Amino acid sequence: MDIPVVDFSTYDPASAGAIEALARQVKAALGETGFMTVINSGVDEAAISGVFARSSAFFRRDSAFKERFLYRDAGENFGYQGLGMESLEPGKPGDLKESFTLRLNKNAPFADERWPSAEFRDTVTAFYGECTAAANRMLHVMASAFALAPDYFSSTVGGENVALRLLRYPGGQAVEEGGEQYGAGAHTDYGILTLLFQRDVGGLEVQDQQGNWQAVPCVPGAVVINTGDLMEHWTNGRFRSTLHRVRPMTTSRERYSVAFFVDPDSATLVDALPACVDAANPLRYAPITAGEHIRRKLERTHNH
Ligand SMILES: O=C(O)CCC(=O)C(=O)O
Ligand SMILES: [Fe+2]
Repeated sequence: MDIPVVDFSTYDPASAGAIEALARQVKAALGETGFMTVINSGVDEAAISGVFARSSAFFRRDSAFKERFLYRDAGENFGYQGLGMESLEPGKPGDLKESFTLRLNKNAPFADERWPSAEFRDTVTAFYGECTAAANRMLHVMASAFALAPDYFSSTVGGENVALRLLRYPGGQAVEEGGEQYGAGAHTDYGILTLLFQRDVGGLEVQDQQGNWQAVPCVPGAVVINTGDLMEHWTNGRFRSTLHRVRPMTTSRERYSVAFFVDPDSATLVDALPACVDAANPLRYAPITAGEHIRRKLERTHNH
C-alpha cells in the first residue's frame, strides 16, 4: 500500500478548478487508505522545527519536573503522560511513549502553572494556529469532495475538542519484535482529521485492506494526514478511519512526532451525509454526538 502524496501548493480558495483537482486526489487517498502525505501544506518549516526543539527540551527534563504537569483526566485532556500511562489499544500493555497533550480553550485557558514555561506555551500556541489554518484548507477540499459548502466541516470545529500532542518514543526498549507492547498500540483516531509531523525516525505503520501492516515513510517537510472515526461516520465509510500503530523503539534511536487532532465541538451531531447513502451504500452508522464519542475513546485508553 502506497500512501498517496498530495501537493497543496495549488490550493486557491478562489479557484473552483484548483479545489476540484485537489478534491479528486484527496477523495482517492482518504477513500483508499484513509491516509495521505501532504506536501506544501502551508505550515511554516521554521514553526515545525521550533515545536520539535521545544518538545525535545521538555522531554529531556527529569521525571520530577515533567510530573508537575501530569495529565488529570479525559475531560480536560491536558498535560504530561509518562511511559505506559496510555494504551491506545485498550487492554494491551501501556504504550512505550511519553506525551504532552494540550488544548487551548479560549474561554477557560489553563493556568500558568499547568504549562512547563511561558515560552513553551507561546511556541505551541503559535504552532496550533498554523495547524488550524492548514486543517481548514484541507477541510475545505474535503467538503468540496462531497459538493458541500467550504466551511461545512470546519464550522463544527470551534476548538473545544482540538488537541495538539507532542510525542516522544524513547529508544532502547527491551521488548520483542512482534510482541504485545508497541510505541503506540493499534488504534483509529477519534475525530475528523489528524495532522502528524515526524522527523527522520519512522515507526508509524498503517493497516491495509488485506490486514497487513505497512510502514509510513518519513517525507521531509511533509505532513501525514489521516481521517478519524467521526469522518468515517459522516461519509458513511467513504473516508476511512484506518488502524495504525507505532513500532516500539528497540534500537538506540528515539522517535519524536507531533500530532494535531481536529475534532468537532462536543454538541455536533454527526450523521451520514445524504450524498454518501444510496442503495449500493446503505447507511452503516447511527448518528452520534461528537463529544460522547471522543470522551468515551479517551477514557478507554487512559491507564489510571
Ligand atoms: O506518533 C505517531 O507517529 C502516531 C501517533 C498517533 O497515531 C496518535 O497519537 O494518535
Ligand atoms: Fe493515531
